[in-house]
Amino acid sequence: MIEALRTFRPYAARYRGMLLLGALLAVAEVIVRLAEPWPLRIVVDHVVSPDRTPLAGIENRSTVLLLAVALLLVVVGLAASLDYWSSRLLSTAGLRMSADVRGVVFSHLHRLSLGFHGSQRVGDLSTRVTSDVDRAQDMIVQALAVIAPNVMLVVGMFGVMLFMDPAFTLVALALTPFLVFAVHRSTVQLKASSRRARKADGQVAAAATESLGLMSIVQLFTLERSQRARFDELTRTSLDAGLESARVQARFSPMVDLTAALSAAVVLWFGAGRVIDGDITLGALLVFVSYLGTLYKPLKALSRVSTTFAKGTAASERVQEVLATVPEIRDSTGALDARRLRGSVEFCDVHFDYGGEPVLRGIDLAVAAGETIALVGPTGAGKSTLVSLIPRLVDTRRGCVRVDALDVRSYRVESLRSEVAMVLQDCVLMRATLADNIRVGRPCATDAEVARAARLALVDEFADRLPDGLDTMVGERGASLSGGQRQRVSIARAILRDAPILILDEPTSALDGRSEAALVEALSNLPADRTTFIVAHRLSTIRRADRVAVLDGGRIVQLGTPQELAARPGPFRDLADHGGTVTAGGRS
Ligand SMILES: Nc1ncnc2c1ncn2[C@@H]1O[C@H](COP(=O)(O)OP(=O)(O)OP(=O)(O)O)[C@@H](O)[C@H]1O
Repeated sequence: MIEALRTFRPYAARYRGMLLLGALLAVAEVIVRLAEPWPLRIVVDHVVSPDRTPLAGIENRSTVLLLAVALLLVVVGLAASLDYWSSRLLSTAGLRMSADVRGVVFSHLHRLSLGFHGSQRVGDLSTRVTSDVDRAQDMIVQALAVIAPNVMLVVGMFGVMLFMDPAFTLVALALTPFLVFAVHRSTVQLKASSRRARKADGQVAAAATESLGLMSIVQLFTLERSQRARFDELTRTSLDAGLESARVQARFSPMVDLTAALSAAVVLWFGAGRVIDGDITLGALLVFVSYLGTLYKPLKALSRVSTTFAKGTAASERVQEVLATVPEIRDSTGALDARRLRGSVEFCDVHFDYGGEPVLRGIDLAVAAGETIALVGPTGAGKSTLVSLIPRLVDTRRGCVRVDALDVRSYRVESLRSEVAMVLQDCVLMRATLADNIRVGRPCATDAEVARAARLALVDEFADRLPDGLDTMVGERGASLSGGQRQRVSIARAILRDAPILILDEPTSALDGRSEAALVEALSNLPADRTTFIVAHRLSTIRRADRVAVLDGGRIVQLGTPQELAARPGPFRDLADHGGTVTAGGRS
């Protein structure tokens, strides 16, 4: 738990004042609560007892009784309001801190590379940002608002009891070490089962996210039963871990009650004898018994929240795991601002792999600013990987990529990416209006600029037929649009970005022949000074390129103008001959 709290320590600094005041009020409450049994002692020893003595010289019983009742009301009222304010301040600080942590984890996930995200499951990561942070937050709130004051109360009462009668206190609390040991053992078991439960919960969330995202495949291939069976299996693991926690937790309360009852029996046994012997007054015994009862209350509260703690610790370990992952792609010290680049790009002996077989094996290619270069080659040749090195979606393993003669790693990542417009193979849209989806390209663009980009990318061709035009809402991940329509929105985005480097990764693969021709025409209307990389299979898309690089097996196997390559035998010539798709000598 301490380790978990340490994770949140840096975020506590902002709320130091609130935490300090909350803790001070909690201490004040403890001090006031220590006085709670004393009115009873006054009533017993100075009002009702046959051998009563005057209280501070006051003989009149009614006055003493009135004073005792007034004292009780003041003590209880004061303790209640101190309790209210300390709980409120400490809970507010805990909740705000966890909201901050959630934001930090969310941003941190955005900084981690595509390689990291490729190796993780979306559902599991979203569980870490949502319910894991919630569980950790529950733990912090409980630690601050419940545990800290209760621990202070225990220490305070123990101190007063020792002061009143040290030997009697030790007898009364003789069983406490056994209780602490039993609670500790159960907490260790709880922590282990909570860890398993959190892991299983992450897997359940991941399975649900994946399955819901693949609805068309599930229904088309009638995978409903197998998906349900897999889901049930994961749910069972989570259920088993949850049941084990419940079993351990159910032991807590009876354990505390039993220890408390045994201790009370011991106190009554010895206490009654001491009152009869005249060693202590009846009032003092009552204060003792009352303290003892109250002393076990915080221990009970502690055992009750140990489930929250076990779950919170397991959850905060998962949050910490994310925060401890160092972003692979980050700004180097003294990184430059990539502003107003001209757009020349150079690949120097570039090697890359995703952790297995090499994907790029020594690429050398210099592309001048303003040049349009087409990348063609068979599936899996490494074309998309090569272009994703430019905006540093991935980094080279060996060799370097230079933009405007400087290594891409010497620019600030964000500024470098703002100089690159990229149409990805997989056109992902957000749940927002068409216009807002286009505006992603340049958030500060005016409506007129968005409309112009939509016109150039032929978005208006279909948007005009929609009830709200560009203000029509798009379903999650663009589900309400066709593949070709999504591709056009994605191209409009890139046009709006107006960056010196434009990367089009199979921008027209989902378009029909007529739309493709119109789009290629539209793209050629863009200012000619931008450097354009176009990954394509269709000859019609690459005909306008200044040069073509043919990739195969992670190497450039042909390089030249479309005319030069068409004049030589090889994969490019095959395409020209067949008038189809450039593949490894294939055709469409
Ligand atoms: N995120 C990834 N993790 C692991 N391997 C990957 C990843 N992305 C691509 N690969 C592998 O890298 C190789 C090159 O992929 P890449 O997408 O660059 O090829 P491509 O030439 O663009 O193919 P296509 O024409 O089919 O789009 C492939 O063998 C692919 O399996």
